[in-house]
Amino acid sequence: MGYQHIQVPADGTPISINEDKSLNVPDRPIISFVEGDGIGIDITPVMRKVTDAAVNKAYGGAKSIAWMEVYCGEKAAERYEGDWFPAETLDAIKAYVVGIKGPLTTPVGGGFRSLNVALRQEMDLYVCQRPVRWFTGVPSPVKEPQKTNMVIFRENSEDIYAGIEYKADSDDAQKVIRFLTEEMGVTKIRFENHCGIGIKPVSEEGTKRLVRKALQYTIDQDLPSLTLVHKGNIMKFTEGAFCDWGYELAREEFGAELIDGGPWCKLNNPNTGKEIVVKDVIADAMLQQVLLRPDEYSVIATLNLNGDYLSDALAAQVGGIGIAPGANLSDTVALFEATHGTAPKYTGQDKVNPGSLILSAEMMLRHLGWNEAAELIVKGVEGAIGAKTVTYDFERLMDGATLMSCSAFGEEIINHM
Ligand SMILES: NC(=O)C1=CN([C@@H]2O[C@H](COP(=O)(O)OP(=O)(O)OC[C@H]3O[C@@H](n4cnc5c(N)ncnc54)[C@H](OP(=O)(O)O)[C@@H]3O)[C@@H](O)[C@H]2O)C=CC1
Ligand SMILES: O=C(O)CCC(=O)C(=O)O
Ligand SMILES: [Mg+2]
Repeated sequence: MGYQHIQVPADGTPISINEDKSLNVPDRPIISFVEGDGIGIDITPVMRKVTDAAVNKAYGGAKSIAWMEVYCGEKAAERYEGDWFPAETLDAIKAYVVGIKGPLTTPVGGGFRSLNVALRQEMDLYVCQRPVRWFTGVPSPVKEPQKTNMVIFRENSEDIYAGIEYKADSDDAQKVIRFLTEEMGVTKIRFENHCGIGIKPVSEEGTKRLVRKALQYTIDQDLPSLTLVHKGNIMKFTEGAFCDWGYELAREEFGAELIDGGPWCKLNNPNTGKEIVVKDVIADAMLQQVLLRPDEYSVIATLNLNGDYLSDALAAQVGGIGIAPGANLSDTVALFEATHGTAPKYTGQDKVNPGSLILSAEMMLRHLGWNEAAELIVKGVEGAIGAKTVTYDFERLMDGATLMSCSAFGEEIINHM
C-alpha cells in the first residue's frame, strides 16, 4: 500500500482478522503507533523499548514487533501541510488492525475538536476499556488501595462527548433554540440569548453493544458483578435509558433473573457456575462508593462522560494517572492509549511516568495473545516500584524512594523483568 509519509516496515507482516473476528498474529506483526503530542515524545520511545525487551525476553527472538509510525496531532501537521488528522493515518491504523497511541492535544473552548475522540469515532472504537488496579508499594491517598480492582467499560461513541454542540450566538445555536422553543414546546431554557447548546445522543444499539462487551468480559474473567453507572434520575431518556437497556440486555441475551423483583438481576457464569450480579448506581453516588466501598465493585459499564470522570478518579485511588492504561476497541480494530493527556508542562523533560503507556502496551500484548511478554511487563513494573526506583509522581509521595527519569524508570522495568 503506498502512503505519503508512512513507512511500512518491509520486514513485518500485517495482522489479519479471521472470519470469527479472532486475530491472526504473525511472529513479526506490524503495529502502528502515534507518538503523541506533549509528553508523547518522552513516554512513547520508552514504551517501545520496554515492550521490545519484554517480547525479546519472552520469546528469545522468535517473536518481535515491526513498529510503524503513523502521524496525528502536531507531528502530522508538520508533515501534512497543517493537516492534524491525515486520512492515511486512519487508513493505516485500520488496515494494520492493532495500534497504540500517545496522548493528543485538544484546545479548550475553541479550535479543533478532539483528535482522540475523532479517532474513536472514525474507527467506531466503541469500547474504552480502562482497568484500575493497585500495584504493591504505589503511594495512594486511600487506606486500603488493594481493595480497588475494577475495569471500566466506557461507551466511546455517543453521549454529549460526541461533539454535537453549537456555539452561543451562532446561527446554528439560534436555529436549534428556535426549534426547541417554537416547535417542541420547550420553556426551560433559562437564558435563550448567548446560549451554547449541546446534544446528548444515547441509543439502544450503542448501549447494548457496550454492555454486551462488559458482561461478556465479566463472564470470561470470572468476576462477581457488573455495575451500570448512570445519572438516569435526572437525564431519564439518555442515562436512564442506558440503565434500562443494560438490564434488558442482561436478561434477554444472558438469561439474567430479577433479584427481589428487580431491577438488579443475577446470572450464573456459564463457565464456572459462579453468580454474577448486575446492578446499577447513580453516577454521583458512585464517586463516593468507589472511595468508601471499592471492593463491592468489579466491572463497570457507563456512558462516555461518566467514564471519563470515573477513570481519572479511580486512577487517583491507585496512584494516579501515571499508571492508568486503556484500550479503545471495536469488534476488529484496537487502539491502545493511556488514560492521561499530554501534560504539556512536562514536555521533553524526560520526567513523567511512562507507566500508563507501558501498561497499555501490556494490554496490547495480551490482545495479541502474547501473554508471556505481558506478564514480564507486569513483573518489571512491580519490580521497579518495589525497589522504590520511581518517577517524580511516586517519588514525591514515597518515603526513601529514588527519583528516576522517565527513561531510567523504563530501564528499571526492563532490569526487573
Ligand atoms: N487520550 C488523550 O490523548 C487525552 C488527551 N488529553 C489532552 O491533554 C491535554 C492536557 O490535559 P490535562 O487536563 O492537563 O491532563 P493531563 O492528563 O495531560 O495532565 C494532568 C496532570 O496529570 C498528571 N499526569 C499526566 N500524565 C502523567 C504521567 N505520565 N506521569 C505522571 N503524571 C502525569 C500531571 O500531574 P502533576 O501536575 O500533579 O504532576 C499532569 O499535570 C489537553 O489538551 C487534553 O485535551 C487529556 C486526556 C486524554
Ligand atoms: O480528547 C481529549 O482531549 C480528552 C479525552 C479524555 O480525557 C479521555 O478520553 O479520557
Ligand atoms: Mg479523560
